[in-house]
Amino acid sequence: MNNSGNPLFPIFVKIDQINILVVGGGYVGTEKVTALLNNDPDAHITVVAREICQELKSLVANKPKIRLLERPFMYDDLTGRDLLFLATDNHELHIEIKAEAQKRHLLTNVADTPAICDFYLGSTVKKGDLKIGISTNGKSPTLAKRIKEYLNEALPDNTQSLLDNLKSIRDRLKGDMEAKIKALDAVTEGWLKDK
Ligand SMILES: C[C@@]1(CC(=O)O)C2=NC(=C\c3[nH]c(c(CCC(=O)O)c3CC(=O)O)Cc3[nH]c(c(CC(=O)O)c3CCC(=O)O)/C=C3\N/C(=C\2)[C@@H](CCC(=O)O)[C@]3(C)CC(=O)O)/[C@H]1CCC(=O)O
Ligand SMILES: NC(=O)c1ccc[n+]([C@@H]2O[C@H](COP(=O)([O-])OP(=O)(O)OC[C@H]3O[C@@H](n4cnc5c(N)ncnc54)[C@H](O)[C@@H]3O)[C@@H](O)[C@H]2O)c1
Repeated sequence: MNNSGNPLFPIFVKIDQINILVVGGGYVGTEKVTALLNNDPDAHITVVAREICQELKSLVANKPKIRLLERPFMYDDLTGRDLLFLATDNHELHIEIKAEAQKRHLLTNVADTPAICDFYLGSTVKKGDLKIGISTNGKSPTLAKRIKEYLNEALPDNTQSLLDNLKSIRDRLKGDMEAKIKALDAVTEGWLKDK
């Protein structure tokens, strides 16, 4: 196996089941909340910021699972959180909060400092239930965006109906795992070739 290159481990997180804190409610805070809500409108998010911009307020209006706290950050805000985004304009504050978050084993993304992030956001391609996460290991978000555009164009529009059909075939298939894999491999063999 080739172990060189990008060592980041991709996972797909159920963000309606965890408790997310975003510190900072300006441009970057809004971008992070937008990325979360684009994936799951039911995401459970608290934003704490000295000042919350109008765009973020409008974005989360009528969303009961989003709480906006317009006041300075307090260390107690970290209590009970599963995931943390730091998006203030205060680098020193980020360093201090990150140190405390680490003590609490709270995974953290720090907007202005990739080196101290525990995780990065990826570019995402979504066709119904299919989701592809793209990472360039922080080297070029712009290339990640271009690859997203390319895959969006390249993936057939019938991707969701294929997934629905495969799910019903999968539910009906009897036999051992090996036989199931063989049958499903056969059904999908020509998929992208037919596009
Ligand atoms: C996926 C996406 C999600 C999102 O952020 O929402 C994302 N950046 C996106 C876009 C984008 N970001 C930036 C530009 C301007 C052009 C450029 O710099 O290339 C563009 C392009 C554009 O907007 O066209 C600026 C930027 N970004 C980072 C730095 C800091 C640095 O590198 O030091 C700076 C400089 C800030 C400055 O100079 O002030 C760092 C990170 N950005 C990441 C993710 C993580 C690595 C992902 C990876 O491995 O590829 C990482 C490491 C941390 C993180 O934030 O998680 C989204 C993908 C596009 C899409 O899906 O459309
Ligand atoms: N704007 C960009 O395009 C961009 C891109 C990548 C990274 N960054 C970096 O991300 C960071 C945030 O940028 P931005 O454009 O979102 O800034 P911004 O000024 O729009 O927002 C900063 C937010 O932090 C809040 N804040 C500041 N101190 C606070 C405190 N003690 N407690 C709670 N909230 C506090 C402010 O009230 C505001 O909501 C900066 O470090 C910037 O360098 C910016």
